[in-house]
Amino acid sequence: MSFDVSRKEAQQPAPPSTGHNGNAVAVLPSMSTVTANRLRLNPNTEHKPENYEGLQLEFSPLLFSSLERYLPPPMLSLPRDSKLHYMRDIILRYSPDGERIRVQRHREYRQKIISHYQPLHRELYTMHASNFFAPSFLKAINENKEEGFRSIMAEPTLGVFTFEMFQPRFCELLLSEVENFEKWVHETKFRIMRPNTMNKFGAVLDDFGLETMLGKLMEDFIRPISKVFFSDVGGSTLDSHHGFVVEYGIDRDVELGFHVDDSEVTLNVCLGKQFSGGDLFFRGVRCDKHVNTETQSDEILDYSHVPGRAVLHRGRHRHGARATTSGQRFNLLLWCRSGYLHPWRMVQHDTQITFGLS
Ligand SMILES: O=C(O)CCC(=O)C(=O)O
Ligand SMILES: [Fe+2]
Repeated sequence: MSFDVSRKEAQQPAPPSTGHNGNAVAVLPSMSTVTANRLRLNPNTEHKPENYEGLQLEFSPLLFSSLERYLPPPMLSLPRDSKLHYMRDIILRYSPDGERIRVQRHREYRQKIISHYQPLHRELYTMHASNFFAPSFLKAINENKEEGFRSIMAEPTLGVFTFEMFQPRFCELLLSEVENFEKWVHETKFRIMRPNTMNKFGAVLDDFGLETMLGKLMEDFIRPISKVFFSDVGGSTLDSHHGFVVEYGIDRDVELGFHVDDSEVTLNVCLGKQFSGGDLFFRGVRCDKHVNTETQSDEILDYSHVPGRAVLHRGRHRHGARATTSGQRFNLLLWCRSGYLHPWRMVQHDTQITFGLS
């Protein structure tokens, strides 16, 4: 069997010179060569960085926390402002102007949506765990033990976990919110950006106000599980996300080619509605170099989506979705990322989901 695995990426405008995840490695050598006297080559993993949240910064606060570990040792004890100044200087020096402009534009784009779009179900915009989640899931999270996680999960192939996650009512509300958002987009002719490079339909939930709730979902519910099952790929340090809904059907996207995600860990939950087809298929994990190699028989999994049920897997686990042959299928996707593992990607992270305003 031959493969052609794509990398599924968050949609972005014409490639910036730093690209994003795929090119992150290319960025690093020039950074470390040119700035050899200004940053350490390897991070000081014992150092506990400052919190840069809540400051007016052009770049993610997490980038500063990650980068702090690369500061020359004498700098670590300086006041936060001094370190911030120093790091900002480095980032600005090496981040092309276009990149910063894109970050700024994306911020404006989101702001524009959030200030005009009227949410339909406000209760979705803050985390209400007992209203959102299945009791079995909540119990396992509260206990926070591997046995508890295992007791609610199936692992039909190594590294792919499935479990009941959302209450039916939550799925209905989220679907209705997405439909309301799309109605607004249609009526106002607002040009939205689709979730990524492989979908023509769907919506980025983070762009219309759900970013905080989804951040909490990742931190308090997905990270504890990922810490146990995906620590090899940064599961315990997940600190940013890209949250979106995909839509499949005859008049929507029909299928999704074989690909890997731009995430460390991916949460994929079916929200409904009624549909046939649309199976998710998995074909094992590979590194970048071997992404197109043969599948072993024990790596083959075909999974049928069930509304409310989650699938959790490494972003690098090769997968795709078969044609949805009738009805409509909506799935919530949360691509969870670890800036700690990829500090330089954080410069680009915002830009992955940036596009020019119409
Ligand atoms: O449609 C699906 O269930 C797969 C979605 C997916 O893999 C993705 O959006 O990255
Ligand atoms: Fe995917």
